[in-house]
Amino acid sequence: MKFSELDVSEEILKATEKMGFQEMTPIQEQAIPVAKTGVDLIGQAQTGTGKTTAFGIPMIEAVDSADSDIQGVVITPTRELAIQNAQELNSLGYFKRVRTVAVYGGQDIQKQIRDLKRHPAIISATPGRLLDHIKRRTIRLDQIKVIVLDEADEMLNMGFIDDIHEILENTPQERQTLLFSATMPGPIQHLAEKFMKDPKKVQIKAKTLTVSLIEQNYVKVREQEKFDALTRFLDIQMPERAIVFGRTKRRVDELMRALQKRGYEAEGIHGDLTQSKRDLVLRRFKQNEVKLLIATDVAARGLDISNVTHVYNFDLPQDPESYVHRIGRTGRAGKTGQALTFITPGEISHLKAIERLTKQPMKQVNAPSYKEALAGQQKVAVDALKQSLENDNYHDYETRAEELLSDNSPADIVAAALKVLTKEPDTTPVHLTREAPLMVKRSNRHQQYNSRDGRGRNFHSYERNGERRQHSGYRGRSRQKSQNY
Ligand SMILES: Nc1ncnc2c1ncn2[C@@H]1O[C@H](COP(=O)(O)OP(=O)(O)OP(=O)(O)O)[C@@H](O)[C@H]1O
Ligand SMILES: [Mg+2]
Repeated sequence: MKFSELDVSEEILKATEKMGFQEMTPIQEQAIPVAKTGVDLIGQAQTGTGKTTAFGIPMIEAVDSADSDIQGVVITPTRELAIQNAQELNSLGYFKRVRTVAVYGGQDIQKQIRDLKRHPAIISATPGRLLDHIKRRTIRLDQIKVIVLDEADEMLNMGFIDDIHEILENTPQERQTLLFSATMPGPIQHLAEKFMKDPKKVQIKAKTLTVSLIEQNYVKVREQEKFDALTRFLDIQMPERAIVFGRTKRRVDELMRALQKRGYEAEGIHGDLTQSKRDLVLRRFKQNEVKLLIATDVAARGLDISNVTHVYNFDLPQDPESYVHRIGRTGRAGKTGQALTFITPGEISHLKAIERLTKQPMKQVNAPSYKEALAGQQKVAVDALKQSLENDNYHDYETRAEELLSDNSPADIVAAALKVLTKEPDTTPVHLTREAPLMVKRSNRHQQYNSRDGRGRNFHSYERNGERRQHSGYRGRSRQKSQNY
């Protein structure tokens, strides 16, 4: 079904056309008409299938750009996602002149206050900073018509729920509430229904929770062999653009340094970096200036970066849902992708838990040997040589070649040239602090494994650095946890 078959304004149709969209995705086709009637809605569809536009269109249609109040708010767990959602909403609202401003921690609050004085109709925010603005009275939510919780299950996890409740208390009772995510564990959905009015559910049924275009493999490795295995996979698979997920901030820093030491272009992103550094790293990754992004779960949800070809789970995620979101950074909008997960001997049961949730068995692969990695890199050199022959651009070198040929056999010369060209698998020693395997602690509420402290479902607290401390109901716990991300 095309967007033009929807009952929406001309301006929205012009916007979708400008964005290059023709056919709607299933979640758009099914959720937009329902949300347009003004009812509360829980939308669930696989990663990378256009949920942003599915809530963006009804939200933009619901607001009046002539009205100077804030009428719509989208809440997300991370700053990068708040920025990205604002961009997409601004594209969709372009012809209707519906403006969205991003409001998130780590950015100069005075700048945000100046932006807010220009009366945006919609705010795309992280919870902590939004609450700051509410307290400073620089944002009022009393005229809100629509509120969206993007990555709803994450927003309702323990680490965020207090903030969400506080935000909701500042919005009118008669607001429309929309929840979207690729995952929606039963207990969380149950919790959500308490602050929604008779929500309709739009769930795009698929055989598996994960996108079938993503090839999912795992490799069994001992902790101390992980890093060599990773670099060998990189040498063989040669990803155009890849994200490597590590469990903690320290892990991400160490991995980045270790990869750089072995000659890979890698940049890290996590919650302890300044926002300007986070912005810079993401920009360099998007612009293809660096091929490897090393990340904590701060990059697991929602980020839409085109052509991420590979996702490596160097460490297992804390819960199976995070796995779904992490690997969903590849295989978006109909593209294919590859995911590889490293499992240490003590972690096999987690693999099973993930497979139960995704309903998709993973295929076991072996870590490449040094020889295989070398063969992979040699192939790169051979291909480069062949390309040069094809380009016919080596004639300035012929005199040197003749000189070499007078003393050596052609095969010897080519072999030597290939050796020089090949980036041989590097075995430079690196330091990685040992990570303990994930502990199993099954909750009987749902089939997941829990965080190491066994206090219940894991709550990611990666967004909260510096911005949540003033107003948290989970001070002790989440702050303690946030030190890991
Ligand atoms: N109808 C469409 N036709 C073509 N491309 C689309 C369409 N709708 C959205 N897209 C593109 O698909 C990509 C993924 O969309 P989006 O980020 O909204 O996915 P998502 O479902 O929110 O994923 P996630 O669960 O990871 O957050 C984006 O680049 C978006 O521009
Ligand atoms: Mg999304």
